[in-house]
Amino acid sequence: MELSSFSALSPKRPQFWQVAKRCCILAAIIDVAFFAIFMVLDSPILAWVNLLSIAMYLTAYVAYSTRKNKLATILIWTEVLYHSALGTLLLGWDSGFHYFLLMFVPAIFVSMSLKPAIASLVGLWSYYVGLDLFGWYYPPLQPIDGDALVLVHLFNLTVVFAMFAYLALYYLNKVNITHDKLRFFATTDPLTRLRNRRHMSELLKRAVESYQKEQRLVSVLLLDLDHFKSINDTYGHEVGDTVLKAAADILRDTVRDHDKVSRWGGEEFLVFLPRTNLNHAAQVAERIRKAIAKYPWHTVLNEKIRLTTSIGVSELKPDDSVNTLIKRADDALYRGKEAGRNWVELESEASCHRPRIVLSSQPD
Ligand SMILES: Nc1nc2c(ncn2[C@@H]2O[C@H](COP(=O)(O)OP(=O)(O)OP(=O)(O)O)[C@@H](O)[C@H]2O)c(=O)[nH]1
Repeated sequence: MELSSFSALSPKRPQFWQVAKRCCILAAIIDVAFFAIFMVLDSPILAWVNLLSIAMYLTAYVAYSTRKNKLATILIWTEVLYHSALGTLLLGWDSGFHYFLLMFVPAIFVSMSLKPAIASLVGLWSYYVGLDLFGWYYPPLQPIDGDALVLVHLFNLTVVFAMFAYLALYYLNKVNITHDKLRFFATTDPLTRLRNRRHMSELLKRAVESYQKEQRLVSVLLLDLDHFKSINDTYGHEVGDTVLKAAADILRDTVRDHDKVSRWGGEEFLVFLPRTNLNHAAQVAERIRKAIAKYPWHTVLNEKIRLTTSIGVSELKPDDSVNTLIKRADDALYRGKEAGRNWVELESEASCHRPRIVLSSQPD
């Protein structure tokens, strides 16, 4: 006998049905073992009942394979209910057949909405208590000797433990996968697959905190594609999206592994450069500016267009917050746009007490 009743848990998920099918096969194998055990113990009713159980599990397996999930579920529930009752009535409570019923408890709550789940739970509890009470007041109908009873009891316990462990691992795996997916969607921009603004803000917040403790160098680049609106207007929004994706790839490929790139807004990107001072950040920015200007955009757009970017650069200072750090990069970016675009501009002298360095302004 076996229980793979974790049936309608997630009806639309093929992965779950694979598990259910596997449980049917396991259950059928366990029932073969039961058949042998009860033949040896000279308990023919229970032995032959197992043949019926094997047939039910194999039918359930075929039903799952042909997407008749409801039929499979009914078969499994029926098998577990009658088999646990029969084992308990014939061999007694100590045979441990009732443990299989307990496996329905989590299944009920995972597979049903609250009201039917509570009703099913009450029904299951009544069934379980009914068997228990029977054991209190009536002797087993077809008892087996003490050693044989211990053997059956231990076998049932072991199977139930193994099944619980298997299903617990399945659910753990599911929870982990779901957690990873949620994390991915919460932190990633769906178009470019770069970090989203919220995630980048968190990284920057942590960087500011650690800077204040350990004085670590941090710089940021704020990039904005030049005249991007005209690409949308001329070629359409879809082409605009393709350009954004390609620009994201260029950024990813141009920075070091430990640098972090994010989509900050529409056609704006923010790159976080740990352990980097302003001058080195300016060199990274220049590399990016050149890479975007030189990129063969005609391969993406089928049109001979020119695309450039302007970049503002700032470095974290002792009294900085995330906002002030980005504000200086934003101001620099604005000046870069004013200066004619395709431009790398460092944070201003007034705010950072360094000479202003304009790295580039020439078209490539
Ligand atoms: N295709 C596409 N376009 C976007 C997306 N997000 C923002 N945009 C567009 O980006 C354009 C930004 O235009 P502007 O802010 O005027 O800037 P610009 O045309 O790049 O000009 P400058 O920044 O001054 O060089 C707007 O047309 C937005 O609709 C997006 O996800 N996909």
